[in-house]
Amino acid sequence: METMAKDGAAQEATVTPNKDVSEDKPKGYTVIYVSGGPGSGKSTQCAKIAPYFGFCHLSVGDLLEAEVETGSEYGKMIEDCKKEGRLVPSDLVVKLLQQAMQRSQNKKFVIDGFPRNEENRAAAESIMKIEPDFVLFLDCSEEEMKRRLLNRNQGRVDDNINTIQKRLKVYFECTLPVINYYSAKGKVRKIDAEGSPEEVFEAIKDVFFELKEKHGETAGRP
Ligand SMILES: Nc1ncnc2c1ncn2[C@@H]1O[C@H](COP(=O)(O)OP(=O)(O)O)[C@@H](O)[C@H]1O
Ligand SMILES: O=c1ccn([C@@H]2O[C@H](COP(=O)(O)OP(=O)(O)O)[C@@H](O)[C@H]2O)c(=O)[nH]1
Ligand SMILES: [Mg+2]
Repeated sequence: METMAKDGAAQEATVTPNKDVSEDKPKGYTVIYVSGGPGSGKSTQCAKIAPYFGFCHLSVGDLLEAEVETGSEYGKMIEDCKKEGRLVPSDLVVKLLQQAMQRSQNKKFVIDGFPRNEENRAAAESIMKIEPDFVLFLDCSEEEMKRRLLNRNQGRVDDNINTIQKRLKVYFECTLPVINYYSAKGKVRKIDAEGSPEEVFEAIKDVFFELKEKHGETAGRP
């Protein structure tokens, strides 16, 4: 998996904001948002997509965690949000994402767990001038998401039933409307995320081969 830490030294690639609003996003960039509920498998699938298709995997949850570890003035606020399943203000999240993109030598990004609400989406559009090529939506039942989170065993402070309920509420009330927004623009690629990680990745591959074909990189799935 390509991470911010691994490619952090490179500074050449810059996310130059476009003056021309007719442009989708900074030239030459490919941005895929990976969305879905907590436990739907976003991070698991991004870790497969990144090496297979040559993308940089940026997890906003991980970027926030890294910010806490730097001893940042925002550390306590970020930790409180995570514990309570609340969303961190968009300006901070977008700043961290923008820095990570600028530090990457890659121009192809899978952005894991963002945008989480309408404010996130609007901030990415207006500040970073990012418009995703598509939104990969991992569609999973609430029952299965809860089961996975309660078995995640990564020592996360937010993987307890109380916080999980709050995160699910945020997902249904704030994140799903963003998915619907992109759906109305024909940008959502919905994947059945109930199967095994391998089965889900097979379905995702089709979507990425379609993208490569569109970019003239290949004749499609081999
Ligand atoms: N398709 C799947 N089937 C069963 N378990 C899965 C699947 N995808 C992910 N998991 C497991 O479920 C948990 C949540 O997955 P994760 O990728 O962290 O979800 P998210 O990033 O969407 O919160 C992890 O323990 C992961 O190993
Ligand atoms: O765009 C984002 C992404 C994450 N978070 C915060 O980080 C937590 C964990 O996010 P992560 O994506 O790691 O959780 P996952 O969905 O993978 O379980 C969330 O509950 C939020 O508090 C946020 O505020 N904005
Ligand atoms: Mg995750």
